[in-house]
Amino acid sequence: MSESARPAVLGQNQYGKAETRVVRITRDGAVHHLKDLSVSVALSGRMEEVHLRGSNTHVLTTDTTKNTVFAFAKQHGIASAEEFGILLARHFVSSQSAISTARIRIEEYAWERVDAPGCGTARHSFVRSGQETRTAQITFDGERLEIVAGLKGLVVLNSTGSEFHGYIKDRYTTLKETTDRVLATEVNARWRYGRTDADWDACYRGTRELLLHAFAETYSYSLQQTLYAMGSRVIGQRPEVEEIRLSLPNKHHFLVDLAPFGLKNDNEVYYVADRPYGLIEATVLREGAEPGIPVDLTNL
Ligand SMILES: O=c1[nH]c(=O)c2[nH]c(=O)[nH]c2[nH]1
Repeated sequence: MSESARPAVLGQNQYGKAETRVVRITRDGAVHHLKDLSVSVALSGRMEEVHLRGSNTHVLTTDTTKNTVFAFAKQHGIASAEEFGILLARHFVSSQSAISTARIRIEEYAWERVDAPGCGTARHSFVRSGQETRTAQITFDGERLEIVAGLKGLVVLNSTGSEFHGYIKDRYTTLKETTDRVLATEVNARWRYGRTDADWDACYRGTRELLLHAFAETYSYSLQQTLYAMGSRVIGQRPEVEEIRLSLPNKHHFLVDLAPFGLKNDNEVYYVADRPYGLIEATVLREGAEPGIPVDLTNL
């Protein structure tokens, strides 16, 4: 049989509504609480019929998956992104025999209260807080529940305590060695939990804090070393975390040459290049744990 005569077969497939933005307000008298999520549902299972023969018999529509997100927000509330994702994932797999796996990806945007003096007891004004986005991915295949939490867009900077030298110099190397540089990055992290119930908000806050503390406390000889210090701090201090993957763009701060103006630049004036940027990525695991977080975090 020639190559072109070998028939096509259907490979991995999934479908669902992406980026359903749901805001859930809970009213506790005059004090209101707000949760703001973007929920993406991806379902897979016996979907040969729809792809190969155009039969929609096994298709729970993407429109229905979107409606389910809204209905569950009303009926169950949103205790945490993880809790909400677990409910949805279990629902899709247990209610439809054709669906064997549900993957729910959630981004959460944080809001905090505006405590204006003139507002009295009516506590219903909020301001978007936190530059970073909290993320959660819940996957249920009918047996195993996998919970991967994370954050993205957490920008941090050390204005000293960072050196970079001793690297390979070949004929193309122009980078100058330094014993005092600015180290800045945007923390993008995913961590996989080894259990399926926990105080997810406390786990998130604790992990975020450890990442920040390790970044601040590590005297750095490279962003790679800082990354490992951050990841191993989490593995060392959060027993519920089995594995963490970090993707850290090096937000290069270059000293501006002020000599043409007759000025000395004593590590004071920098220009920040947004691209190209070094991209340092690694997984830190608990010894013996099987790696489960995909290498490429871009769309996670
Ligand atoms: O911390 C760093 N790691 C590198 O691998 C690298 N490469 C580079 O040009 N600058 C830096 N900084």
